[in-house]
Amino acid sequence: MNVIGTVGLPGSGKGEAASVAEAAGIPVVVMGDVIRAECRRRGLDPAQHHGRIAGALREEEGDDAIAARTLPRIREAAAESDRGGTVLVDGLRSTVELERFREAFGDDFTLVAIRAPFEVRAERLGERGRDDSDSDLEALRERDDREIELGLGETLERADVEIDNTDSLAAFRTRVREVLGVESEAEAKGSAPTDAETPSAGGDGA
Ligand SMILES: Nc1ncnc2c1ncn2[C@@H]1O[C@H](COP(=O)(O)OP(=O)(O)OP(=O)(O)O)[C@@H](O)[C@H]1O
Repeated sequence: MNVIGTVGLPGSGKGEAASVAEAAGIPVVVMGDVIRAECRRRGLDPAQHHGRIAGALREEEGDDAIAARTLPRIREAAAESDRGGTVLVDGLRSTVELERFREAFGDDFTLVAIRAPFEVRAERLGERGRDDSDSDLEALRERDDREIELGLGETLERADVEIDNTDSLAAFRTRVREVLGVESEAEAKGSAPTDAETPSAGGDGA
């Protein structure tokens, strides 16, 4: 088993790293999915209640609740992984979670910190779909502060591997593949979609 966890501030590139893994056939386990599943179990809309339910789980089951609930998903994914049991875990937030994974997987767990400066992240998140840049900056600052307060800053400090995502997306993807142990771009791409059997629009013949 080879479990690779990612940690990074909002907009640092965790989602992009997960896409690179998926494209290479490495299963991705998103820790937030555990919270979304619990929202649904309680009959709540994850879009509205995600934060509250994450807090409730930690209170009811301990600070490592989300990591603990993610463990079986990681083991299942590793068993199904064609890539030598490699799995990417997206979204560690605290040192308690890190310790839970280290305890469960020992040396088979690697924590990867993804870093990009505030201004770069703000710009990228802005490009992801918002318009009002001043309130965006303020909102990002608040998100950063909240995450750091919950322990993300310390978790970043304790990573085994650093990835700097200040440069181009191509450079970042190459570095992620390196860390994942995926060699070439062609290999990472897997099967490209084909449009072999596109149904005819019925316009031929006149
Ligand atoms: N090196 C890069 N160059 C240009 N754009 C990038 C680069 N890295 C990431 N991006 C883009 O920046 C945005 C934020 O990246 P991504 O969604 O991967 O961050 P994240 O860490 O998952 O953020 P969040 O925690 O907010 O979900 C995305 O639109 C992504 O495509």
